[in-house]
Amino acid sequence: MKALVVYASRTGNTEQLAMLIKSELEQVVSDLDFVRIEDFHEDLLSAYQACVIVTYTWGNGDVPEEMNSLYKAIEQQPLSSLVTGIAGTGDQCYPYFCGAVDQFRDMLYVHTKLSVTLKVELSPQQSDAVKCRKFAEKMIEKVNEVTAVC
Ligand SMILES: Cc1cc2nc3c(=O)[nH]c(=O)nc-3n(C[C@H](O)[C@H](O)[C@H](O)COP(=O)(O)O)c2cc1C
Repeated sequence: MKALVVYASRTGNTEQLAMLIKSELEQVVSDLDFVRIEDFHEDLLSAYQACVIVTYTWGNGDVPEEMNSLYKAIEQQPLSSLVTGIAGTGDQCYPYFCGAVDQFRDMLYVHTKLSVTLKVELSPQQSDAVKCRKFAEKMIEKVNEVTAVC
């Protein structure tokens, strides 16, 4: 299986979360790409069976600007068999906690095989490592489910 973890991060919290998810996934996935959004081109999406998006939230519950082209590409490309997961960090002080995760979740549910969602408060803690393991397990379960049907 070829899988992708693509993330956006300004101050490092989301990068830490993305690295935790990556370290769980790479125990079972041999072909895993780990890419910052600035280094990713959306035309490559169709090469993957599974894609994890990890994002912070900006503005008033908004998707960060650098994630917009990925968001639009998934909406427009035929990716209905791509298994996806969406994770992110945010701050509960804001009215729309992890609003970018919610926006991606709704879109991924319609356009892909959405498997799992995770929201983390600011920088990941010890307890979040367990959640990341479960996140990775859910991704693999969904890939197996989709592969079995095909
Ligand atoms: C200007 C600004 C707006 C933000 N808006 C939100 C928001 O609407 N919802 C939320 O949950 N977090 C919001 N945050 C918090 C960030 O998403 C949070 O600090 C995140 O962990 C940053 O990730 P990073 O360290 O990977 O850049 C905002 C932060 C800033 C500075």
